[in-house]
Amino acid sequence: MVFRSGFCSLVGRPNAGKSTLTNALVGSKIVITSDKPQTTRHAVRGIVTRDDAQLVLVDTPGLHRPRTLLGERLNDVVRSTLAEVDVVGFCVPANERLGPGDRYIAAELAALRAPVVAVVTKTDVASKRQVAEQLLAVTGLGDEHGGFADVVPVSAVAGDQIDLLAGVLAGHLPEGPLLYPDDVTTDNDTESRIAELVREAALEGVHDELPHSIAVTIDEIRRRESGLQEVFATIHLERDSQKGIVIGFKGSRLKHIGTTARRGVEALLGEKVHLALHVAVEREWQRDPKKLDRLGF
Ligand SMILES: Nc1nc2c(ncn2[C@@H]2O[C@H](COP(=O)(O)OP(=O)(O)OP(=O)(O)O)[C@@H](O)[C@H]2O)c(=O)[nH]1
Repeated sequence: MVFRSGFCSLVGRPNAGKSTLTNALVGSKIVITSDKPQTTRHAVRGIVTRDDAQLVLVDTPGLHRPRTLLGERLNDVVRSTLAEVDVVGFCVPANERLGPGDRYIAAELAALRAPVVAVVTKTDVASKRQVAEQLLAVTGLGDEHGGFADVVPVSAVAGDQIDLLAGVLAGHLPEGPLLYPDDVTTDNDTESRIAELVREAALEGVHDELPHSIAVTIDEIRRRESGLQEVFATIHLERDSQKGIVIGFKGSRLKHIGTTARRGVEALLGEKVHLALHVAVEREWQRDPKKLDRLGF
């Protein structure tokens, strides 16, 4: 039997379902998802190990036309990531018509050496007819750009065709050995996973521009003499007005964020954790190269 291994990147416009699909493929929660666009800031790797292949997934932020400096950096990250992967999964939701965003991405992908597998996502929220029409539309879009290697409909939420997709993606990898031990599902470091859990909790139920303005840094992780694990994190915002939203009446929302995030961190570390959150306003951090550097972008 031939064993294959290599890297795969899932791309698609914001909200296309990339993070959820990554989680479904990997089978454990490693990437934050949210119903707000552009919540994925870091390229997080998930690792799918099968009998016949090992697929290392690089989850990328939404590929979109740059608006702010942050947007430009995201696209740089996306482009340099894409140049290195062996196969690309281009995600398009089954329940939304193809738009300019999809066309823009399809045109970008045509320049890559890697084969592109089109993935029609969220089939559980589309009718059979909608799915069939989307498969045709996506195939047509591919034909305008030299053709997609495969077109696969999936539902990450219902778990439909996820295994099949993993097999299709793996089939496009070169022959090669295991790149990571077979019991590893992610090589993302603990610190950034904790930061993501805090950010995810802070984003919960927020209905405005806030998601684009939140970054989380981990200031310190230390063990008290009593043995209790302590984590100190800062939530960075862009404007004073956002502070009220995050902190809430008499600190109630911040407390809720802390409780939610702590549960996730405890599950991640497998022990009780004391999580201390601090909120800081960094004016216009998205547009300031120095601040972007400091926040790790
Ligand atoms: N019903 C259904 N919803 C889905 C499915 N996959 C994703 N979603 C939802 O679609 C929304 C966006 O999913 P994400 O996985 O965060 O999308 P993304 O492409 O990573 O988004 P960005 O990080 O903004 O680029 C979330 O509310 C998901 O719960 C699916 O298979 N079925």
